[in-house]
Amino acid sequence: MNPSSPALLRIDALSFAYPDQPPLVSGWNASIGPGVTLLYGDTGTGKSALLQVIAGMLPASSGRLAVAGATLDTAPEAYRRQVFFVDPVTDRFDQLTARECTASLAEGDAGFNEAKWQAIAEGFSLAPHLDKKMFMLSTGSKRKVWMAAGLASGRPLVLLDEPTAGLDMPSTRCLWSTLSGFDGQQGRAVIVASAARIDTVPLAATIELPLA
Ligand SMILES: Nc1ncnc2c1ncn2[C@@H]1O[C@H](COP(=O)(O)OP(=O)(O)OP(=O)(O)O)[C@@H](O)[C@H]1O
Repeated sequence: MNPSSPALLRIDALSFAYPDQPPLVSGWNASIGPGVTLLYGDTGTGKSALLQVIAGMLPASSGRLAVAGATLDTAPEAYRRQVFFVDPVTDRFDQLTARECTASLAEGDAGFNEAKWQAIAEGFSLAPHLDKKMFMLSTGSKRKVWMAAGLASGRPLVLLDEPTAGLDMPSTRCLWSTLSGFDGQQGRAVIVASAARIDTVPLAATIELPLA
């Protein structure tokens, strides 16, 4: 991380293991600053698990997480309000239309950028799907709905798990150009978990797994 950049996410002595499994991370310290950070690792190294721990959805075994001054263990609601994350296998939006799902993800997000969302929705060719219920959409289209909301989010920390999975080429280009716009934008950090290196977007940092 650039030493002059403020840390948006502070990770102190973080450990996590699934029950009866070796730790995926042990005593990990990191500071994530503005821009795009790549969480890079082969399949099974723990990218999805770590994103869920950072999102506050999966409890760490020990350690401390803080985003923009809100600490997960002492102020969990405030912490979660600072973070955008959608579990790629969730079915919790199934009965909402894509538009309602977006509104739900933007709730309480004063910095949500409607114009940016419109541009991304166009880049992702989402128009024909916006009034369909989420359960009717393909996996790829559902992911686009969540990702458009995340990329337009005003929350300080956005977590994207394998964002190119199931994405067509024009949408991938829209994703890369939107992520490139985070370069040098103070106050916003995006962590992209991927089993592939990214050379199309300026990266603030790369974290390589396995960490334990
Ligand atoms: N609920 C669970 N209980 C126990 N072990 C799990 C659970 N979910 C995942 N694992 C194991 O934890 C390890 C890390 O999984 P995780 O999905 O976080 O890796 P990943 O790097 O995201 O991999 P992929 O790119 O394949 O999604 C793997 O060995 C996986 O089999």
